[in-house]
Amino acid sequence: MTYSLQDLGWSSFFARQIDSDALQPARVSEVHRSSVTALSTNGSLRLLSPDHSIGEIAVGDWVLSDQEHRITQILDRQTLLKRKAAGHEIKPQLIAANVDILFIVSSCNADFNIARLERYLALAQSAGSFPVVLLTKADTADNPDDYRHQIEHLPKAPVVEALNAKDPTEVQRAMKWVRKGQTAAFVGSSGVGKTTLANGMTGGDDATAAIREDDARGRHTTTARFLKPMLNGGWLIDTPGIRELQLFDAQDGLDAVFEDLQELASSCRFNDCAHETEPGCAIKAALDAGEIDADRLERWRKLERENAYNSETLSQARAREKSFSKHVKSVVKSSHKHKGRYQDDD
Ligand SMILES: Nc1nc2c(ncn2[C@@H]2O[C@H](COP(=O)(O)OP(=O)(O)OP(=O)(O)O)[C@@H](O)[C@H]2O)c(=O)[nH]1
Ligand SMILES: [Zn+2]
Repeated sequence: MTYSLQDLGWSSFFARQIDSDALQPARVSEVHRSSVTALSTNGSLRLLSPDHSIGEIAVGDWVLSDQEHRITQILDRQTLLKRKAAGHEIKPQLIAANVDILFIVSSCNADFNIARLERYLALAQSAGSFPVVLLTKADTADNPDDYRHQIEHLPKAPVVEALNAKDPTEVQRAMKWVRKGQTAAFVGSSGVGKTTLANGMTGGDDATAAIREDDARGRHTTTARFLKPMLNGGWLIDTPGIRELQLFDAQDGLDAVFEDLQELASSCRFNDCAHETEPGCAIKAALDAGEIDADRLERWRKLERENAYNSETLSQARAREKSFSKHVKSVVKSSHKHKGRYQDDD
């Protein structure tokens, strides 16, 4: 099976970035330790990356390569999902590039959690992907509309489809949000039905087999493991890291999802108002007047803290730890002092 550039999601956005026709565009389907697998109009290629570190390339990226199968350029991305890399250093790990639609999967049962949903909405917003919420297990819920309404009541509510992920006709309803050549990905907790949906949209593992791999050792059959063709001509990116992402460097996404609260906060008297005891706090005033939902306010503050914590630089982390240990020391010291004084007084 070979694909045209349009089949693979090529668009004028990428074409504009090329100034030589001599280099071949290819879409990265897997990132390995020292090479990538990419899909091109000549089938699947194994490409080496002498000039870029492999960490700079994500599944879904468009790259250009020369005759020797060396990557010469990573094209600017339309969207990018990233997370904090493991380890002490604060740096991004690229998860997936050029994801047009982010399916946020949640089920119509006790696992349904509006805070988690808002986190994923902020993530989609900061990545630049269009969010579509899929409420699975609608077939087992007494009233799936209860869940749908909770989402539809959010300010700037996203699109929602409630469905049975095991029913192919209902999966088609979700799949309609992905046009030919567009790319989707799933996020959501374990057990909500992502694998079931992915199988329904790609036709299982069979549809991903038999993509030619063309490299120095000849032609092989391989699978595009992480960039899978969907039955309707779309693509699905399904990497191990993508499913449960934390917020990282997503302030713009949070500002958009909580635009109502963000706007309110901008009229607090102090720029760095923590909305606790500060005078002139617009958030507190609105809360007291019953104009905003206390639960939603708490969810916003929690996600703000999560994002700040994950995005802080190493020096900020050190400063935080230092000031915390200083604080502990001063508390300990003053308690000693008090003790001493009381003892003296006794
Ligand atoms: N009745 C019903 N069962 C579903 C639905 N979606 C998923 N299931 C079942 O729920 C279980 C978990 O589904 P998976 O697709 O494996 O969930 P997942 O999100 O991929 O889970 P992880 O692989 O752990 O991330 C399976 O037994 C599915 O058959 C649905 O819409 N209706
Ligand atoms: Zn305030």
